[in-house]
Amino acid sequence: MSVSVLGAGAFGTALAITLAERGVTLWARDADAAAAMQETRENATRLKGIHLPDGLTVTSDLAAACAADTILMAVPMQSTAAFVAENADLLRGKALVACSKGVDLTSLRGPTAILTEVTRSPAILTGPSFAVDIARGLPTALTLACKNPILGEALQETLTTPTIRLYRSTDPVGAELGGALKNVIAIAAGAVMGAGLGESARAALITRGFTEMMRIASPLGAVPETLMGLCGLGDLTLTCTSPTSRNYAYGFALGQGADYDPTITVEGAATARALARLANDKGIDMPITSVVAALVEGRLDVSQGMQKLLSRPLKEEI
Ligand SMILES: NC(=O)C1=CN([C@@H]2O[C@H](COP(=O)(O)OP(=O)(O)OC[C@H]3O[C@@H](n4cnc5c(N)ncnc54)[C@H](O)[C@@H]3O)[C@@H](O)[C@H]2O)C=CC1
Ligand SMILES: O=C(CO)COP(=O)(O)O
Repeated sequence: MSVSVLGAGAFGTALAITLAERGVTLWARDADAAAAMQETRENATRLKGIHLPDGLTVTSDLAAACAADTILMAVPMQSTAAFVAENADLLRGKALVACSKGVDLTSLRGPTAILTEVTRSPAILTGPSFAVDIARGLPTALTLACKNPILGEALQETLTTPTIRLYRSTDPVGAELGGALKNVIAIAAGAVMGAGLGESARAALITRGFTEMMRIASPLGAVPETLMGLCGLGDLTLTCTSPTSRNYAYGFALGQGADYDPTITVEGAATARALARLANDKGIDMPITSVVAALVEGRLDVSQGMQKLLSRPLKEEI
C-alpha cells in the first residue's frame, strides 16, 4: 500500500520520517514551506535539526498526495471537519487513518466520526508519542484502531516500522476518546504544577481524571477497557508528567498566571469545552473537565478551580 501523510506539522512530519523507508509523501498546504522542506530536507519550524530521509517526498499538491491508497490525517482537530468537507472527492475510497486528538467544538464529533463522511471504516493511530521521539527513531508503541478487522490488520502491517510497534483494536471511538480526554487532564495536571500545588495533587488529578475518562467512554459508544491501553492510560501518563507536552505546558502557564503562545497547537483547550458540553448533554459528572473548560474560557482561575474540586460533596471512590 502506498502511503501519504496530510499535514506537515510536528506530528505529520514525524510520522512521515518514520515511514520513509517504505516511501512516503508528506503534504503541506503552504507551497513555499513544502518546497523549502523538500529542498533543505528539514522541517525547520517544527522539527529543527532532524533530517528528512530520502524516501520522504514533500509536496503541496494535494491531489498528488491523495493518489496514495493509505492516507494519514495529521491536520489539527479543529480544522479537520472543514478540510474533509472541502476535499471529500480526493479522500473518498481511501484507507483513512486519523492521527489527531480531540473533539470538534462545532459538531462535538471525534476525528473518525468526521471521516465517516468519506469512508466506511476510518482508522485511528493514537497513543503516547511525542513527535520529536518518533522523528528521532526512539521506540514507541501506539494503538491502531479500526472497526473493520481486515483493514485494521493491513494497516497495522503497513504502518509498523522498526521503531514503532502498533497494537490493534476494533474500537476507534474508544481509541480517539482516550487521546481527546487525556489532553484535558494534562492541562489540569500542568495547572496544578504551575500553581505549585504539588505532586500529590497531580497524582490525585491523574487518577480522578482517568475515572472521568472511563465514566464517559460507554455513553459515547466506546468500550471502556480500550481506554486502559496505550491510547488512554498510556497517553495520560505521558502527557500529564512531561513538560514536552503542549497541553501540560499550557496548563502550567495557566497555573503560573503566565501567557502562552496562542499559535501553538493545544488540542485540549477546545476539546475541554466540547467535552464539558457533551457531559452536560448526557448528564455525566465530569468535574475536572468542567473546571478545565472554565479555566480555558477564563471563568475561573486555578485556585478557584481547585477550590471547586475540593469542596464537592464527599462520596465513594468508585
Ligand atoms: N506533536 C505531537 O507530539 C503529537 C501530535 N498529535 C496530534 O497531531 C495533530 C497535529 O498536531 P501537530 O502536528 O503537533 O501540530 P502542529 O501545530 O505542529 O502542526 C499542525 C499543522 O497543520 C497545518 N494545518 C493547520 N490547519 C490546517 C488546515 N486547515 N489544512 C491543512 N493544514 C493545516 C499547520 O500548517 C501545521 O503545519 C494534533 O491533533 C495533535 O494532538 C498526536 C501525537 C503526538
Ligand atoms: O499527544 C501527544 C503525546 O502523545 C502530544 O501531546 P501535546 O499535544 O500535549 O504536545
